[in-house]
Amino acid sequence: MSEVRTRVTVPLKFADGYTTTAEVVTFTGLADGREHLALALGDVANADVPLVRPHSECLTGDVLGSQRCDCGPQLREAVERIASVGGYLLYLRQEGRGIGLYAKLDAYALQDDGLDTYEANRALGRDDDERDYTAAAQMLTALGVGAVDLLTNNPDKPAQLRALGVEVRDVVPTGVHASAANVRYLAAKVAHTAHTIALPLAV
Ligand SMILES: Nc1nc2c(ncn2[C@@H]2O[C@H](COP(=O)(O)OP(=O)(O)OP(=O)(O)O)[C@@H](O)[C@H]2O)c(=O)[nH]1
Ligand SMILES: [Zn+2]
Repeated sequence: MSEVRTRVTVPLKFADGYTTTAEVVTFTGLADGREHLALALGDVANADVPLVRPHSECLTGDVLGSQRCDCGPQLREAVERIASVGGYLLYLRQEGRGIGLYAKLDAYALQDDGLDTYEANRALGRDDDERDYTAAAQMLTALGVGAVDLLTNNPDKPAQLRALGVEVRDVVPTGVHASAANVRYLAAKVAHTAHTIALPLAV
């Protein structure tokens, strides 16, 4: 069984000047043994159904500002949206859709030779998406959260969480963060895994 280990208050300031305060929560006993975090944002105690984003780690996008993907802008958007209504950002250590950072960068090199993001994974002998949300479900249970509104475009996230016993009331799409550098990647997500991203015709 998973339990909350520590809660610590962290003031956040983003590059664009937006500030908020997160209560960062750590856990014991998570299924995969990884150091996943929950960020409690806004007035979560009084939220009817908390807004929850399961955000998969992307060092290049979240930290370095890579424009090859949409992770950095999605993270920034999610923190503000959750803070405004109360909820949790689950920062899941599932770099590279579960294959790890070095393998993701190997996959980027293959994409530069013409493969799309999923073909590149398969060329490396990996699955399209190796993420498992058992730890995310455990974190919600440890936080005492039964029902959630889920902030994601990825239909696999509500499907897996529901199968794990989480009551997902609504699935709320994130904004579209398209650029010339990531539009091919976003198009592959829509085509291969039915992500609900309304892509503009040209960027
Ligand atoms: N293997 C691999 N992983 C990638 C690639 N680009 C981004 N990622 C990883 O993909 C994860 C984000 O997944 P996405 O498919 O962009 O989005 P999602 O989390 O499924 O869906 P949303 O909830 O809508 O954001 C992060 O862990 C990134 O590190 C890539 O080209 N190859
Ligand atoms: Zn990314």
